[in-house]
Amino acid sequence: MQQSFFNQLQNRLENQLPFVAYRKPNETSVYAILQKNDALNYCQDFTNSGFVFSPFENIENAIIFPLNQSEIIEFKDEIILDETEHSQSNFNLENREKAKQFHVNLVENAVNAIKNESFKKVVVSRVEQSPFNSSETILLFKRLLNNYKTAMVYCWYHPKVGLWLGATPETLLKIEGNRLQTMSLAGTQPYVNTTDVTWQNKEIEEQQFVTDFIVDSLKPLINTVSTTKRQTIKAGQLLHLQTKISAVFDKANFNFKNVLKALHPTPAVCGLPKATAKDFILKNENYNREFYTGFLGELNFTQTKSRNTNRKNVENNAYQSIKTVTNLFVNLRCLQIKNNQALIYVGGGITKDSNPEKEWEETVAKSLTIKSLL
Ligand SMILES: C=C(O[C@@H]1C=C(C(=O)O)C=C[C@H]1O)C(=O)O
Repeated sequence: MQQSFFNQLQNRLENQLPFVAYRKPNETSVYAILQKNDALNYCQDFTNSGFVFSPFENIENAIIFPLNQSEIIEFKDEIILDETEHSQSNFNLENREKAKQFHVNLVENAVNAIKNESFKKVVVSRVEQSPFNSSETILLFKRLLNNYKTAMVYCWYHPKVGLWLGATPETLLKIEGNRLQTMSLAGTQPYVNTTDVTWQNKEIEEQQFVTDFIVDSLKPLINTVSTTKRQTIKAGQLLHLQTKISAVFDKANFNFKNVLKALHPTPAVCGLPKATAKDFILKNENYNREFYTGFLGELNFTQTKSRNTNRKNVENNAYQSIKTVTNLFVNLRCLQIKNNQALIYVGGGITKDSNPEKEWEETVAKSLTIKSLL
């Protein structure tokens, strides 16, 4: 069963056919959406059903694998790796000093721009390269599934676009019927045996910027927005601060694309104010983020739920409800595979109190989420 599911993915890579395979956080099923042709479809008004993959910069270029042009397959069991399949962790550490110098400089420039009051927060990032045998892509996907059960783990491929994998801890938006949920995620420290940790003001403030931005952006579009208490969550070997945000909306006045435009990119991956921070990123990072810090996931899926799962009789059908469900995630802790190279993308939020050396270390720690499995 495991063999046949993953072999199908392998075949699609070899035959250059588009697909995405993914497992949502804390779920057991891995789904694969196999597009039946190699057309490149865009989301346009976001009213269609399918799997979305959007770049950071422009959601008009968000790609969709439409459900009505795809076959869906499912794999339900535990992912088992045999001894030879575990990571040898042989990634290279060349050019470290040069990359570090560039990043430290970038952070210093960001802190200066913040002190000159150009903006309050900006997320700066970089890309690291490591040789990678692309025939091991599906094996890497299995390792990600095996290691990161609480993340959205995916492998996305389109012959006209590229090959991406990741294990992201961040939800952009979840919509079930008329209920919307999102989260504010920011602040990072290494996980050392406990989630009971103290956070510095820098991290608390940085995460609060994200929460306030999300709440303020949703308010004009949705009546009531509520937030939970800030908590510490574990993602791989890292801890982050998280606040859950939820809202109930009136379906008649709801425009999903407007909500998406208001939220993306959040200050968790861009900055505040959004436009100035984005401008700084585009001018000062020396590479193209492409799909890193974009978003991905299920758009307008149909979910059938029985209200009482204990009932075994046929009557039960009367209690079924059908809902439209959207589950989008921010594309973090991800890599692109290109010409037998792994391109690993990492970044972090900068505020007036950021220390450039520490920010570099934070990106190194984040890169290990992926690099420790190469
Ligand atoms: C930008 C990244 O992560 C984001 C930035 C964080 C931070 O600045 O502390 C924490 C979680 C994410 O919202 C990344 O992983 O590349």
